Amino acid sequence: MTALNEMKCEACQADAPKVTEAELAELIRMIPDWGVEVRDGIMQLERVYKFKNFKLAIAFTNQLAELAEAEFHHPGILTEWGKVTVTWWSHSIKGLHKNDFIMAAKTDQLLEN
Ligand SMILES: C[C@H](O)[C@H](O)[C@H]1CNC2=NC(N)=NC(=O)C2=N1
Repeated sequence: MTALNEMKCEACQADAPKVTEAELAELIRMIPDWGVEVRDGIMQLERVYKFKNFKLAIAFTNQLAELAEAEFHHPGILTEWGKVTVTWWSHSIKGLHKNDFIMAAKTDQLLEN
């Protein structure tokens, strides 16, 4: 099976299906460092990345911005001194799509470069 971080996002359609509970259970195991949050009824994937300082946090943020533009799928990002909180969900369906798991895996891959 293709690894999540090798997959490409599909275009965000308003009628795209949210992941089922079974798909969620399978996909979340592939991104073990990510948690599931629910905010205003919207399920989201979230991970906090730690860095030595603000400059490294900003550099990671900029890399993530490039990735989001390349896939045209965009995260929530909170960049602080030594910390970047990344949140993925699909605005168009107000919930989680497989795209969000792909992007979480690709986000982790940024640290490997
Ligand atoms: C108009 C709409 O915002 C765009 O089609 C894209 C942009 N990036 C996106 N990013 C995310 N996370 N979800 C979306 O639904 C989404 N839609």
